[in-house]
Amino acid sequence: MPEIVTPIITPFTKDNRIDKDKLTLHAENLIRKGIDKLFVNGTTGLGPSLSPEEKLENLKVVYDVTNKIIFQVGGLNLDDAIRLAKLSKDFDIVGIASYAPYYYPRMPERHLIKYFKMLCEVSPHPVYLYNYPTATGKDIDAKIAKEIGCFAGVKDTIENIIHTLDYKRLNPNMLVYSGSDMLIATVASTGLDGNVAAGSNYLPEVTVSIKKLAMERKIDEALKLQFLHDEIIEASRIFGSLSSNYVLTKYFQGYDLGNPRPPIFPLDEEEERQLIKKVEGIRAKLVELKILKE
Ligand SMILES: O=C(O)C(=O)C[C@@H](O)[C@H](O)COP(=O)(O)O
Repeated sequence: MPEIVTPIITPFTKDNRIDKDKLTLHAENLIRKGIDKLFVNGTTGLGPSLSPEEKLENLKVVYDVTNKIIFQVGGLNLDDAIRLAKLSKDFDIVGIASYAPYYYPRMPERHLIKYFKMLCEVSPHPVYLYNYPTATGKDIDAKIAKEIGCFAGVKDTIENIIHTLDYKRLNPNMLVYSGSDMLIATVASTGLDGNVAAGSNYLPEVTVSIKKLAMERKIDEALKLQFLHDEIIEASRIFGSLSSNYVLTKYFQGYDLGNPRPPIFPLDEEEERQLIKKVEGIRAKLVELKILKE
């Protein structure tokens, strides 16, 4: 059964600290609404902006709600990533994950392979590759993943389903998730293992329903919902999806997740008004379809 995994938003207070109470409330709501796992310290969680201590703090807070956690530890200091991987032994979680070392240009492939192999050597849990070429500038594709040879799974954020299917083709034992919200119906129809969907932060009901409809082979209904979801994703990107996620969660789920962490700035009042105006009609359709309550 393919899963919906939420790369959980990290709420911040006005003085830029992690808001533990808001994070707890959000994690509880997601699990209650049928989300299978939570991906902590991902892109949507503004992972690259978090210190190692903050990454661990996020894990502790979410762990008090569920142990269905993939704990992202990666960064540009491999010692920190290794330390976090080792510290995760105290938590009975699904696994750890890491994106590739970002920013540094023209890194030799052998160094990228070494980075992940060193993480695998120390990890007390299964290790998941988080592949996001647009964000990191590195494509740890299926062939390289096979050469690294120690991944339990991969989250492949790329809107190219062949690229993602290749992981399953070359590494049949790996769990393969798409990191794209726009491929939920597709993934559920292709035998892959699910989606890590940023939009499931604000619409867990919709993302879970798309998956279920596709699994029941109700493809027309699944695509109808998928396309409504896609419209919201597109609207969120106009204003910056990482900032818009906070506004959309408040709008669709009814609770405030505080602020993002600069340089991911909060939307201003006018941007927020325009975003809501773009999605309010979709919300009405979701209520009509009984996916959302009034
Ligand atoms: O936030 C994460 O850790 C995710 O997996 C989702 C992530 O791949 C990202 O939100 C995808 O956004 P785009 O499709 O690049 O707009």
